[in-house]
Amino acid sequence: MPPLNGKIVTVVLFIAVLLGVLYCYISQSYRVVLSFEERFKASDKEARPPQEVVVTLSRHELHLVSQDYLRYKQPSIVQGRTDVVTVTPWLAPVVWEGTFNPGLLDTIYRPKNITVAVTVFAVGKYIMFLKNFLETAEQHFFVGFRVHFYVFTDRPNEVPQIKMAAGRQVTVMSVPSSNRWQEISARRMEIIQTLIEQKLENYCDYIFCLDVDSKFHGRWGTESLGGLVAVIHPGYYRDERSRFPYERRPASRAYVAHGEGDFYYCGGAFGGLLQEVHLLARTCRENFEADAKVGIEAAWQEESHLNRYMWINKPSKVLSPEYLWQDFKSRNSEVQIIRFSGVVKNYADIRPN
Ligand SMILES: CC(=O)N[C@H]1[C@@H](OP(=O)(O)OP(=O)(O)OC[C@H]2O[C@@H](n3ccc(=O)[nH]c3=O)[C@H](O)[C@@H]2O)O[C@H](CO)[C@H](O)[C@@H]1O
Ligand SMILES: [Mn+2]
Repeated sequence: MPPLNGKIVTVVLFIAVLLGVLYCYISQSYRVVLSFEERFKASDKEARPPQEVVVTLSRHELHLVSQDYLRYKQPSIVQGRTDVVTVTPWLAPVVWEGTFNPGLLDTIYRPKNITVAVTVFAVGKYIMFLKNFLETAEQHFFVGFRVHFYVFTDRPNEVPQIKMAAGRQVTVMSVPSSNRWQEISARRMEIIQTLIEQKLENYCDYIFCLDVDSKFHGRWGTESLGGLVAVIHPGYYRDERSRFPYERRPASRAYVAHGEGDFYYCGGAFGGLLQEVHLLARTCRENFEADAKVGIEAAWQEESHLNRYMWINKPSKVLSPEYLWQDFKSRNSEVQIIRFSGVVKNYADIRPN
């Protein structure tokens, strides 16, 4: 019966073609998934060229990978925030709420197994801020990632016991007190430099150096990671740069001339890759000490030196003032979320001078 045979042959051929197409489609999507995953998994550090590796995944793994990496809201290059600038003239991102996908970023960084170090100084009466700082960090700072807080204090017995999530810990380090707050603040650079050299190399990937007189109110996570990360000061970002409180004496190594400078950055929050922050801390410390030898203390101590450094060595990521607001300031409309903010404090009560 030739007509039936013909039908069978057609059906068989059709199924074969269908299976072939299906096979090509599936192997192609495995390839796409893996080249994407490998790009981020392969290295702890930044900018490693993508590698394509073809491996067979179980259905469960494929499900996880495609769920985590590939299912998210469609990005757009024509729609997004228009009320703020989200990139610097040297093409560093400026991180504002609404410019990033937190879940996507977390899944990119999770396989890298990163550890983030935090330095926080609580010298003298500033110990009173530590409990709130640490408790709110547990709620908002790199939740789900390994974080090691290094607390520097002259009052180790007064460090509060805070329950930390798995993979997170506090180490208390003793530092001498001083009768000048300016010195306590500025000396942080030297201590950060030494900490990186002696304890963090080959252990941590990133570090953030934060003021203790502050609290977390919202997410501060993987979106903030970068080579050299600076935070824009909430007090000056709408001002002309001639009004920034840079060090204006040419004799100082922190000098920034009128008509120069990019932004005014905070001394109370900065970070990045270990090596980058090490170089920053070492340079600021050396410049601070060179100034001291000729009897100069910059207008805002290490903050002035940091601003000079960031002007010469442009940060690769800039965090908007969402990342260091001040509680006494009312929120400006472009600030949709306050993530970290300085608490209101009575300087006369808490500073040694
Ligand atoms: C929000 C922000 O950008 N703050 C910066 C700003 O003033 P601030 O008024 O925020 O300075 P501050 O009094 O908070 O001192 C900075 C930090 O030094 C530590 N500390 C200070 C005094 C003391 O007795 N004990 C103690 O532990 C503590 O961690 C504190 O958070 O300008 C300072 C310049 O010197 C620093 O650059 C601060 O980081
Ligand atoms: Mn402060």
